[in-house]
Amino acid sequence: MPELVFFSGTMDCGKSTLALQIEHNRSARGLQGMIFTRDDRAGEGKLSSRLGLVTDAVEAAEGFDFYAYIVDRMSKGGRCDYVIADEAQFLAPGQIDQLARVVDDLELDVFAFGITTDFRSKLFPGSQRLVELADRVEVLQVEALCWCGARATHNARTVGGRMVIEGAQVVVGDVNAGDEVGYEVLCRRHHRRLMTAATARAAVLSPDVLPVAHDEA
Ligand SMILES: Nc1ncnc2c1ncn2[C@@H]1O[C@H](COP(=O)(O)OP(=O)(O)O)[C@@H](O)[C@H]1O
Ligand SMILES: Cc1cn([C@H]2C[C@H](O)[C@@H](COP(=O)(O)O)O2)c(=O)[nH]c1=O
Repeated sequence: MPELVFFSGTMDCGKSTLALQIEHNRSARGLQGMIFTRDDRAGEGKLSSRLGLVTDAVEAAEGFDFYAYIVDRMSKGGRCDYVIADEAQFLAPGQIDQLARVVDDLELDVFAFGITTDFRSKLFPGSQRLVELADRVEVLQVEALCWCGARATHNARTVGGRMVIEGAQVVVGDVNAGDEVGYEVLCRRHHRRLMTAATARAAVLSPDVLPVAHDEA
């Protein structure tokens, strides 16, 4: 039975790498997929992994209709054996419904990849719809780690190096990039305490917590 599968995890846990591996393994066996993405860091119409691999993809912008696009391509003789959709958190709920229809009516496997929650730990609407509709939700096995060594389960946004909890839901960016707006993955405890690696380092270096011997004079 064809399936709608949602591969989810934090940022930087290997979702795009897995998407590229699935694409590689299937195309190596003569299958032909359609690859979609939205707002990848590498630019429009690209699906990229931090391991350096990148492939062309169809940019599924706002208003893009997956079902109509795939039906149109197939009716013109195009082949489609499976569908990959990366950065699926950015898709509108209606677009996720279209992907479910691709599974049910066109009988194609659809593999969607995305982060579940934003920097405020709130569900992205596209991810919420995927959780509601997917046949399976797969949490990636390669765990991203918080600076404390615990499993990272949350995405933090930093602006000018400081963790923020207000702002637009969508701001394309990266971890460890040194940009004005950046991201860092954290465990829940440290996300709740707004404690990034930099904040933790600063706390350790603070004279308030260092066991410094003060002059008695
Ligand atoms: N220099 C590196 N050497 C080995 N693995 C790396 C390197 N850089 C990134 N990775 C791996 O790639 C993962 C990120 O892959 P990517 O597919 O870009 O993540 P996602 O799409 O989930 O944000 C990291 O968690 C790490 O496992
Ligand atoms: C947490 C969070 C992330 N984003 C953006 C930042 C990146 O461009 C993508 C995630 O890509 P990845 O391949 O999973 O690293 O999402 C955002 O717009 N808003 C957020 O709250």
